[in-house]
Amino acid sequence: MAASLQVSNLSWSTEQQQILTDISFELIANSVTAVVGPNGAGKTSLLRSIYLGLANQTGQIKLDQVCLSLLNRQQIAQKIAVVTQQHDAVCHLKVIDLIKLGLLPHLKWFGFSSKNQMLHIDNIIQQLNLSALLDKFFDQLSGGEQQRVLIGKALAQKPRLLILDEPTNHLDVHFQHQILSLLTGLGITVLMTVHDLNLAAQYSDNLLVMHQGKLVKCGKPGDILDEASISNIFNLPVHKGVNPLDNSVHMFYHWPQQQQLQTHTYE
Ligand SMILES: Nc1ncnc2c1ncn2[C@@H]1O[C@H](COP(=O)(O)OP(=O)(O)OP(=O)(O)O)[C@@H](O)[C@H]1O
Repeated sequence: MAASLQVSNLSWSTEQQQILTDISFELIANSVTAVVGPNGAGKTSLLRSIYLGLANQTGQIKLDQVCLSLLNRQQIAQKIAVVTQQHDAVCHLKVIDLIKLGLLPHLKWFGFSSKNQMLHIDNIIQQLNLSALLDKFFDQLSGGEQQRVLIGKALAQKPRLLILDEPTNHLDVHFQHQILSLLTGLGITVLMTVHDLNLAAQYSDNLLVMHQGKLVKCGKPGDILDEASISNIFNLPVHKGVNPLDNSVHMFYHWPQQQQLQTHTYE
């Protein structure tokens, strides 16, 4: 199957610290991939290096065979849409106006949207079941509704790749599952960070496991989530089981009494 995103030998360091080290992977077109790993592993930095391009980063990133470093901001925005954690919860815009902002990278200088573009917006509204929210203000929505609207705005960009940083953050279990299930049904390539390994395993075709700025494992959740490596990476005893509802891999954790609140140290 065709690779959508190809990341080769990606590294990034600041003056003080090496943050990403020699990361290489490919995403198959229309697959859903979750980046997992402990706090500080470099998950957000990896996403940012793909959609922003960071100062001093080295390596190559190609989307649909085109090197992203050859594209300008608008061309990248026509191909990659991003939903970050820092969305503006105080944004006092009506939902419909916010979703239409996603069209910006495709608008001509005079700013009118075409009939086709309005049809595209209508389709997104149906797909994400947003009709009832259109006249509400974004800052008056629940966290789950806001996340759906932001995904709608991102889809309005007609991206080839949708990148999301912790899309389930601050959501209750209902909305966590709703959002992740929605992402699996979009038919575009999705790359997201997810803290909960079990949610990631349930809804992703592939996982990228990061640790200390390196990609330590990648592949299908059932293949790469093993007790020894996950226990080592998260410094916690782990038991691997199966979710009886959908047979996805399920990790069970146990905090050992003697460990108490010692500093989290990595090997
Ligand atoms: N702009 C930056 N300047 C300096 N250091 C940075 C910068 N961005 C990230 N870092 C450092 O890089 C490391 C990885 O951070 P990053 O946010 O990518 O990790 P993460 O896996 O997403 O963490 P978390 O799960 O806690 O969100 C951290 O030590 C962080 O302090």
